[in-house]
Amino acid sequence: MNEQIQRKRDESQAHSGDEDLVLWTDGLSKLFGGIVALDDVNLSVERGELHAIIGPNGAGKTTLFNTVTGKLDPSEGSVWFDGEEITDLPQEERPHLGLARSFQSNQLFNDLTVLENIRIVVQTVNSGSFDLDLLGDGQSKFRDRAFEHLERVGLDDQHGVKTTNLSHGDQRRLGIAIALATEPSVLLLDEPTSGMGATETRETANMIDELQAELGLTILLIEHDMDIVLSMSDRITVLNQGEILATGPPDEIRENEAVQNAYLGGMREEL
Ligand SMILES: Nc1ncnc2c1ncn2[C@@H]1O[C@H](COP(=O)(O)OP(=O)(O)OP(=O)(O)O)[C@@H](O)[C@H]1O
Repeated sequence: MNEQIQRKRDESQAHSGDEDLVLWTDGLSKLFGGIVALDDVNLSVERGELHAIIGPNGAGKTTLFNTVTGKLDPSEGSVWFDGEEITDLPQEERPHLGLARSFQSNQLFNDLTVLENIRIVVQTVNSGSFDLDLLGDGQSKFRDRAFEHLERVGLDDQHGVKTTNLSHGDQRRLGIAIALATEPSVLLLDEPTSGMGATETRETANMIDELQAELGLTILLIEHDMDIVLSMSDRITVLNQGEILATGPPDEIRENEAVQNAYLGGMREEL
């Protein structure tokens, strides 16, 4: 291992002793052919915070999520979770550590009901293997646990509805409930309010606030709605052209000149 890589490793491991940090990246880069989607990104997420990732279209927000969750391999750099390097850990093993991402609608079983979708995950988490047995004896405790997750996202009264018949907003809420069913400590939400009207957006924001407070979750959030970002976040990281422009609390980000310039013409008004 050359000296530079060893030094970086040592620095990353030094973070391992920092109890406040639950997730961080070190020199994370991702290239798609000639496109630099992420460029030497050092993200650090503190335990229990709601941390928003913002930035103009194409800034690298989704790519950052995809490399943190293992959907994509980084071109360079490392990802750390709870003091351990997870850069090479397969995507499907990360939820077992407590790192979960909201499920997308195309990951749901459309012909099963809302409750059945959650129960499969609850049972799988508890039995340690994929478990489709929804009728077996002794499964009622899983049903109760599944209901609790549905209550948290306000979908309990729709437990018998087939997923395919849910509204767009409710499918997104179900995606969050399924992620909760993996019992995460860190939850990644990629534009949870996209496609929602003003009322539904506010309700979803309140729900996320409650999840953070009641479950003590750390939440990493990609969100375009600046009102939500500025009012809810403990800290914000601003990405621009694959690089971190700034990280800090909302007031600091709002005043940051580089951030204002990056948003000029587009979202400056909203800041
Ligand atoms: N699979 C891919 N193949 C090629 N280029 C990609 C791929 N995924 C992302 N990119 C490119 O990488 C850059 C960052 O994209 P990314 O989707 O991460 O940005 P984003 O900030 O999430 O954007 P948006 O707000 O529009 O969703 C963009 O230039 C995008 O075109």
